[in-house]
Amino acid sequence: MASLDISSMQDVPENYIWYEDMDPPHSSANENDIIPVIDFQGLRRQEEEENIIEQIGSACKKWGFMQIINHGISEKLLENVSIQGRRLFSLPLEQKLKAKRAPDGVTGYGEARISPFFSKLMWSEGFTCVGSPVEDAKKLWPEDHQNFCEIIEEYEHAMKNLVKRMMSLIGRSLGLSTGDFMRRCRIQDDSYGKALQTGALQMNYYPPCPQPLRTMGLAPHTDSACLTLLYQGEVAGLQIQHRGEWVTVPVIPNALIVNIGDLMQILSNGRYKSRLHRAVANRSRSRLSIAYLWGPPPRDVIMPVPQLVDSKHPLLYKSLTWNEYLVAKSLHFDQALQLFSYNTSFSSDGNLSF
Ligand SMILES: C=C1C[C@]23C[C@H]1CC[C@H]2[C@@]12CCC[C@@](C)(C(=O)O1)[C@H]2[C@@H]3C(=O)O
Ligand SMILES: O=C(O)CCC(=O)C(=O)O
Ligand SMILES: [Fe+2]
Repeated sequence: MASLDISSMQDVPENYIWYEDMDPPHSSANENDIIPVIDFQGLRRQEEEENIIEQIGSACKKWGFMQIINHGISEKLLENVSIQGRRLFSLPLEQKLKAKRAPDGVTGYGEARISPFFSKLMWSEGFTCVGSPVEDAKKLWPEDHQNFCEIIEEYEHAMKNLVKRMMSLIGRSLGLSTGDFMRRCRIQDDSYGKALQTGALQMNYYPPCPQPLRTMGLAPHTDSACLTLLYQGEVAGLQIQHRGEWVTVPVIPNALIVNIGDLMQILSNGRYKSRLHRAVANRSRSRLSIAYLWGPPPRDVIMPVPQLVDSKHPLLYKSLTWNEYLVAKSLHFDQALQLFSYNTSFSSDGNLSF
């Protein structure tokens, strides 16, 4: 755990320098090759639904990423959750460390979980919630955590509903009926209330950085879950690896970025792939991003959807649970997906059983 307070640094220490030259490949997309923006307004009209599903399918295939607008999440809620996030990260470091994530834990405050796989430190801090954040919030604000908790829970609930809508559209883009696909992905119906929370809310904070082109906000990774909904606020910084280049995702006010995670790559039998992405810091502005990573109940067994396996598309992945996958990811990082793949000869070191 980096106990240095990067927010107050005037210079960048050596162990935060990732690039020596000032001109790393931060290129932008070709004008005709931009990350798809999909307007959900059209979903109100039946005759446009098929067209939108097609756009979603092609975005998932080509990019594994898209931005959605008019998605129904209010501007007010996006603003409120950002305010609470900024309120959290502006606490003094020693206060934030009271809610420090345990080495084997999921929730709480800390440096990026993927840090152990890199020799340099990242220019960011994070905070993770699963369901009610009350335990951690009490440590941060012993007297005053209610507001934070209410807004986080409202946001998680809204995200979960949007994930459901999104998953049903993604299923249809794969030619699958909604009900069947939802069962395969183990999306719970909410008839018994908010019940099971199987998503994680990750807030990432990138303080202004004197040398943004030499540092790394969040190192290249793919998301492990099925689907991620990301709000990047008003400051750009997310970059996607696309055709060998890093492409910056432009800021569109109130848009949400949707991306395919590793589990969706498995469920779709490789039709849709999780893509590498990273985040860079900004010289003059701090940046807050809020990701909701949705996956199935952690112990439920999932597998490639049988309708997507045929003679032209052989079965690519083994059955697994999200729990097993997260363990594999924490041990093997970018090799984890290969461990569950049939068509590679990557050999396990014996830490995992199949
Ligand atoms: C349920 C999850 C998924 C986690 C781990 C755990 C909670 C937080 C997620 C993230 C969020 C930030 C990027 C990432 C790469 C990270 O470092 O923590 C994610 C990771 C993963 O997608 O593997
Ligand atoms: O800050 C960003 O834009 C990226 C965050 C991210 O990739 C994540 O939380 O998984
Ligand atoms: Fe990510």
